[in-house]
Amino acid sequence: MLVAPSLLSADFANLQKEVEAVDNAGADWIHFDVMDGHFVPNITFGPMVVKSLRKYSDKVFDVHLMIENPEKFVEEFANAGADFITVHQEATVHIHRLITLIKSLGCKAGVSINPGTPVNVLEEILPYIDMVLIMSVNPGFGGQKFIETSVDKIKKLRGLADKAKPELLIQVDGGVSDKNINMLEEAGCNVAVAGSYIFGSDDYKKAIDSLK
Ligand SMILES: O=C(CO)[C@H](O)[C@H](O)COP(=O)(O)O
Ligand SMILES: [Fe+2]
Repeated sequence: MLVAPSLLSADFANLQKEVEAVDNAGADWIHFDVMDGHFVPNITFGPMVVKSLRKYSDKVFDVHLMIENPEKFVEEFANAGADFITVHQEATVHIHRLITLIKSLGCKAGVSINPGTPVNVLEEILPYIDMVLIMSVNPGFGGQKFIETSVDKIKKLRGLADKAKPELLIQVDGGVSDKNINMLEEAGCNVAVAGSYIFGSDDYKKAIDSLK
């Protein structure tokens, strides 16, 4: 299981220190939650913050865009040093075009779906993408309760991916902790995003290790 601490729950006054701390604690990826106050009811940060932090870690920078009009901004995030750019299926009517743009910028492409969106909408796009992000809370905030039906969605997606794209990464985001990680792994998830569980603990290494 790859572990991606979500900076949403980090101390925003000390982001450099927080990135270095989770990097040293064994994080595989660093997860950036970009929110615009339109697609989700919260605002976080943009490409300048990603770019500023790029020099403090060589880990995979995993950018989760929860914004309207993502096509306008992917180039800036690619230039800022994003390795993965994940966009929401619900945020665009031209997902294939957007994925093609992300790949042309030299990034890996992910597509995310909200808890109310069925996995079947992804079937035709799977061959073109590197990762699917299953939201296991409604996007916008850290520290929410894990939505149990997400486990079945992961199983269903793993079944689709086995046929269309066996190497597809399945990422789960929202309410992930040591209480549900085994269940998520059994369902077919291979990247766990965790914000409050890691940054809310007093030992980042112990928290990350418990998810691995
Ligand atoms: O995308 C997100 C919210 O929209 C975050 O990545 C997610 O909520 C992580 O926080 P936590 O682990 O505390 O639930
Ligand atoms: Fe996220």
